[in-house]
Amino acid sequence: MSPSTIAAIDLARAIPKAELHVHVEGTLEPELIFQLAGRNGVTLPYDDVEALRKAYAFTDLQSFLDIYYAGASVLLKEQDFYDMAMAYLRCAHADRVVHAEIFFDPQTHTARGVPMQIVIEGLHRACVDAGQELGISAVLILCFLRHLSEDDALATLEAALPWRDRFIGIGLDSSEFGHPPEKFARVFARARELGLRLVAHAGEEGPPAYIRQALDVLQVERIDHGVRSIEEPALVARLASERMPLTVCPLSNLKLKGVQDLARHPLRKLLQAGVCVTINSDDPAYFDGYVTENYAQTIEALKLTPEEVVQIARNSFEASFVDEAQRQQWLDQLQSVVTKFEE
Ligand SMILES: Nc1ncnc2[nH]cnc12
Ligand SMILES: [Zn+2]
Repeated sequence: MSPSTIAAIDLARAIPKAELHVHVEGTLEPELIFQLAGRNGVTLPYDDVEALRKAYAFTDLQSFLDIYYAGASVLLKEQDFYDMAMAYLRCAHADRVVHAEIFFDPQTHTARGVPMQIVIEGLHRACVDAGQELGISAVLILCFLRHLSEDDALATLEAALPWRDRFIGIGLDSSEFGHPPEKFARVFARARELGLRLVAHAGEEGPPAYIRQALDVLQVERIDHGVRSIEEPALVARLASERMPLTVCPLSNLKLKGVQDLARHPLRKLLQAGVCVTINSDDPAYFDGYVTENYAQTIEALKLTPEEVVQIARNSFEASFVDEAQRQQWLDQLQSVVTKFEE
């Protein structure tokens, strides 16, 4: 490794950053899955942690989602949701994440008979406690499963409204092919009326047209993934001129075969084109790496410079849904760490 790459990785470990694309159900480590299964009397189709980990050999997004939904079946009680979120927040804190905007998939749980209240209160309590114990800031974004109907999403949003103050926005995730953003136009319009922040997965596996739909029909404020924008130079130029953030998840793209090799990941090209690119972990328990590992492997593969690493971390605060004063405070902290490194 070159001295510049080593310096960039050291810097990535040390600087404060925001994580804007992490599914809390994707932070469930195999050890915790087995612990919760034991506690709740759930039988898993795997003998032990090692057998479960062996099953994490994905060929595409759907092959991952099948295992991810099976893993979430151990979550039944409020304490389960709390323990999962708290475990993630401890890892994020160790990675110098000072602010996390965390996705959760209520339909995965309500469809199994788990009440909405149990899901939201467990996750919210973890966000509050982690704030007090670790000083990390954490907020929730409610995601709709796009393989289900828009009517199901509308009913889910209404069912969550008694806890409207417990989440800051909505997102769209799950199987992308065949479920274009425009399928969810009404539920995003309703969320916009409610003053919720709007994000959507687009251009992970799906075509660049899905990214354009997310922007024009759903009017999202960030695109989750968005890596297939690289196929349309005019779309990349638009993302750059609008400073539309992309929450990129390099290890996820590698493990789900969106890219064959991290060295061929479009992240650096997007950054050089002026796009507000951020680095995130997506489902760290399944893709072998929390956010700093995503930074480190991307830095090494793409030979990112220390300046580019700082730009990506700055972007994470620019793209976050925090108020201006808080954003400036974290940007100042980031700058002071960078200054120390330069000394
Ligand atoms: N990478 C991903 N894409 C779509 N939906 C998801 N849910 C959890 N991880 C996801
Ligand atoms: Zn995702």
